[in-house]
Amino acid sequence: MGDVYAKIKEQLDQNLPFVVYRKADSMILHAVFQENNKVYEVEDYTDSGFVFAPFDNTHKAVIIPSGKSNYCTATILSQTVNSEKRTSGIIDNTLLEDLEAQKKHIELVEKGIETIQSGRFKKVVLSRKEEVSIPDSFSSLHTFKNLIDYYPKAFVYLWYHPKIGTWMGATPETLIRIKNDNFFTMALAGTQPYIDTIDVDWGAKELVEQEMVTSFVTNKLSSVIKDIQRSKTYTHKAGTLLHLRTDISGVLDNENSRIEKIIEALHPTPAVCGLPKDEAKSFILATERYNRKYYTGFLGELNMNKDGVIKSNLFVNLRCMELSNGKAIIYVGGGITKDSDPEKEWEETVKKTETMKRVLL
Ligand SMILES: C=C(O[C@H]1C=CC=C(C(=O)O)[C@@H]1O)C(=O)O
Repeated sequence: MGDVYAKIKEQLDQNLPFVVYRKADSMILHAVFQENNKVYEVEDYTDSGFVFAPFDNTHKAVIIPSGKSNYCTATILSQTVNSEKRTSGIIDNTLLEDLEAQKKHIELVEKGIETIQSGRFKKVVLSRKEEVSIPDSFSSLHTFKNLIDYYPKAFVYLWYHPKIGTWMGATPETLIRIKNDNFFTMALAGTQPYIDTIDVDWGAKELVEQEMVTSFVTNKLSSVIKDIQRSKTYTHKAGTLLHLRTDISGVLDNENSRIEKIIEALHPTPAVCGLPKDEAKSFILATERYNRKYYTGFLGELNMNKDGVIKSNLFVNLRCMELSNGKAIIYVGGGITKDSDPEKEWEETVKKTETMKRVLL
């Protein structure tokens, strides 16, 4: 594994793009090192490589192409199993809360609720960014190792492109998993803090919000995937938070199941955008007043050949941060419905910032 980290340092010194990642419940570290510093854009989704796509699907995704990179893996030896059990009280958020940011976010949520009441859409996911200063001694690699250690059940990554920036995160949400003809996705929504147990009750707001995501995903997939099955909805632990989750699986349907069509159908899902999708998206772009960039976009392996099998493993870019000019820019949001309480929605975003703040210490 030391070799992979040495290679990452080399790649950083030479300002060359790379991504290093670890999937949920895995002890394998994957790394893709681009040979040059070009920005490759995804033309159509038949490309092979590691894709990094923005929220705004009118902008192109970038890719570290398989044909222009070296791929390697290593076994993780140092991971502390069950480290997700660590308490969440490491950061006293009350000290860090910014009153101005709070006011702005509450106003944004109130606007969202009013617009839902006017009938324009049923759900919208509203977000904000929070900047945290990082010391000169900050090491992205060290922080990535913390992510690995803290979030064994997340897809954890560090992505770097000298012409775009540095991003890292620990996302609980799979967008698309394809292996041979088998397809998998999930509907994830609704949030409450994890306090020692996953045996919790959920309120009507969260149950309705999550069901909206499940119905959207299953309806959208019905034209591109065969034999769709959905699991029971259950509680999923993601670091210091709990979410409601439904697993959705099916079988690819040849021509109809081109990955581009599936992505077009799903991204951005109501777990990060809203319902109906186009109305919610235009509200977000007009009202949030900041650029989400790659937050709530997606990332991961696209048509990558692994042991003779072509696989795609794409994740929604949540619980993430961008590293820029001595700052960590943390991106957080939450689903708003007619039953949302603006104060609680603010608190939820504060709680979500913890996922990244814990590893910055
Ligand atoms: C938009 C985010 O989370 C989504 C995923 C799970 C639960 C969510 C919620 O409860 O609102 C959001 O839909 C975020 O973490 O920034």
